[in-house]
Amino acid sequence: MAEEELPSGWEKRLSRSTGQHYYLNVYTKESQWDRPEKPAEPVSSGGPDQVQCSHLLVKHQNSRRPSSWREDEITRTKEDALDLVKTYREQIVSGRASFAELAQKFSDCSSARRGGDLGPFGRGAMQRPFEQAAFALKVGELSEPVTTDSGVHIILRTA
Ligand SMILES: O=C(CCc1ccccc1)N[C@H](Cc1nc2ccccc2[nH]1)C(=O)O
Repeated sequence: MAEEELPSGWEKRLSRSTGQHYYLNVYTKESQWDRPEKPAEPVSSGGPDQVQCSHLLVKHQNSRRPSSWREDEITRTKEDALDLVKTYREQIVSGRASFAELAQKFSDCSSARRGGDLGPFGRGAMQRPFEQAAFALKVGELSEPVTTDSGVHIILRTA
């Protein structure tokens, strides 16, 4: 009797150790003893390899490096840094100011001179909270305030 066809995305294999047949999901490479009843789904790619973002960073007294091109010694508190970032975000969202203009004037990162542009980067390049926020953004989207050891950021994904 012709054996019923396997659902797509599966292969039937023979286990050398037990002599039993098992089934291999060709996408996830997972295997199972039971005969699959549904097609295996191609795993959706985990998002882009790289993103391009601009950011506006406001440092504070507990920042990893409490100094920048703007101020030799940054003494504001983390709370004040967060308040500042929120006012900048509001000015951008309301259209009263552009992201690049405020980043150029107020960001405590050397990228300020390029309107906050960091260029394209992949995973593993930036501090994890920054990376997580950046890779969660759609192109053109502006993050909520993000805290890293450097200070408080807002992130605009540009590509
Ligand atoms: O690390 C840098 C340079 C970042 C950069 C990357 C690519 C192009 C231009 C600048 N500047 C730090 C401030 C800082 N901390 C960050 C953490 C995450 C992303 C950007 C950051 N910028 C500092 O100045 O203390």
